[in-house]
Amino acid sequence: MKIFSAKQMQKADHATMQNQQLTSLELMERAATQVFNIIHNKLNGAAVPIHIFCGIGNNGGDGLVVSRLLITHGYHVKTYIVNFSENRSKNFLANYDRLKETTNEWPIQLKSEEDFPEIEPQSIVIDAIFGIGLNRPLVPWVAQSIKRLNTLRCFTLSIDIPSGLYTNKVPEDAEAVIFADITVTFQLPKLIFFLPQTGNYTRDVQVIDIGLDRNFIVNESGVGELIGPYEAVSLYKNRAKFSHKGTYGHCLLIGGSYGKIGSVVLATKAALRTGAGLASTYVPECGYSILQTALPEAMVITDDNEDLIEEITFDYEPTAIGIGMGIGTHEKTIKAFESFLNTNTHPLVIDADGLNILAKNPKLLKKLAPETILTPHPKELERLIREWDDDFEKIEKVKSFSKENNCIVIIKGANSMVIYNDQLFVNNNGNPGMATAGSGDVLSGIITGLLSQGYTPLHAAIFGVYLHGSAGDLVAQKNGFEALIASDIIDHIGNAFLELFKNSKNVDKNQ
Ligand SMILES: NC(=O)C1=CN([C@@H]2O[C@H](COP(=O)(O)OP(=O)(O)OC[C@H]3O[C@@H](n4cnc5c(N)ncnc54)[C@H](OP(=O)(O)O)[C@@H]3O)[C@@H](O)[C@H]2O)[C@@H](O)CC1
Ligand SMILES: [K+]
Repeated sequence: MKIFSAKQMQKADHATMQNQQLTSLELMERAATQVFNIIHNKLNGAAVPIHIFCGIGNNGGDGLVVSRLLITHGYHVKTYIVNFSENRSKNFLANYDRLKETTNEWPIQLKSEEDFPEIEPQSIVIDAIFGIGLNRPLVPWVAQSIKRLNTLRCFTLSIDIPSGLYTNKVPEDAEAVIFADITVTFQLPKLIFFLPQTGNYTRDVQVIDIGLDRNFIVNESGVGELIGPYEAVSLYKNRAKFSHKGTYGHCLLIGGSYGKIGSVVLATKAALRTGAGLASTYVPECGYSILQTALPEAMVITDDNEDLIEEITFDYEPTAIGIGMGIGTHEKTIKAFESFLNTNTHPLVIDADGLNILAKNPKLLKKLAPETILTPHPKELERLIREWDDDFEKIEKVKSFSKENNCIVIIKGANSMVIYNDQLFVNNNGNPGMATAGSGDVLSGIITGLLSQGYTPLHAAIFGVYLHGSAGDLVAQKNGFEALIASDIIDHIGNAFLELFKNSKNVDKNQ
């Protein structure tokens, strides 16, 4: 599903009005009616007090429509106008009048902090103060009112986005943003829902189809793409009946050092579970028995050094290579890594200490095979690209880094992101249980396994991150978060593949 900027949402809005011969007031009615339907379906007529806070723009207009519809369906509603500007939108004013016609009373005006109303704790709050039109800092009394709303701890539904959030930068005051239990957002997800600094303002997001112009959406390239079951299944490559293990490649996992052989065992096992036809593992001598015992399906090549890798030599042409897990940063290993990069032309994934070596020796970046996949967690990323001011700058820096080095970067985290040149893909499956030792080694193994089967590097990165998160979610459904360990993720890769086809009916109408 595409992710649009605020400007692109406005353009989609205009294309829709033009092509469907709708007025903006009719589009607002359509969008807000869907929000009402969601609330009505959940509440089913319950006599719970509902407090709706509206701004003076179109987000406020949406709030007024929801208010009118709730009132005509017998709900107990109080409507407030957070009067932060005299510059009221046309559709706000039209719905303001319609609400008065329906209820015979004007909504309650809030003009300062003192006007903030009494609200019973069991109430529901609907937040329609600001939508995607916020473009400057909040005036102090509005910021204070938002903070007061947060202290109430009422169940809160935000319309389109939690008020106080910009769509393209982090808020000046992190507390002056609505903390929503759910955000009902129009047509397409917004990038802020997925970033570490802005994603915590809403517990849940529901994207509703308000019928915006399909052609416009298909033809406009968004600021990013959210990878869901539909996108993932479209990347899947079928296995042919008359195929053999050679069809699916012979990958090589290079890593491990004394005490860290487990990392490369996990990666190799994950590559095989993802469908690589054959897998070899390159380890120091001390890893030989461990690998042969832990993973009889793998072949093992050993370095002459007992405890660490000091020379990377192998006598076959791997279809894909994953390197770095548990490899350490010993000088001898750095040398071996450098001469490996000098000659390697195979599709490559670099993880863990491989990334740390690159960060310490940036000249090695020039030696990467085209479209090499780097899989840093935030700390490793910081070593590679240095500090960033906020999540938006981080994305821009990674895009430049990707362009400069012709590489694909996976920023690992709660919503892992895949960046290649100017393209951004957001993955939002996975769970906090996956923040556990070896989880990253498994991801590298999955991606190497996909590369080995002929997936393009970009597809392997996107699909790999999705499968990894999906397998982790399947474990968490059975065992919860705490007990989840990396081997469990490997054990559920098979189910993650099966799950793809259970979900394939889940078609994205915006495609
Ligand atoms: N296609 C769609 O997506 C659809 C969208 N719809 C809805 O429209 C919403 C966007 O509406 P919107 O453009 O009127 O902006 P909104 O967020 O209501 O803000 C109001 C105005 O406040 C102003 N302002 C900004 N910052 C300020 C500040 N700090 N302090 C004071 N004032 C400030 C600024 O105006 P300015 O003063 O800059 O002229 C801004 O315009 C969207 O989120 C969705 O709910 C649906 O109805 C239909 C389909
Ligand atoms: K809002």
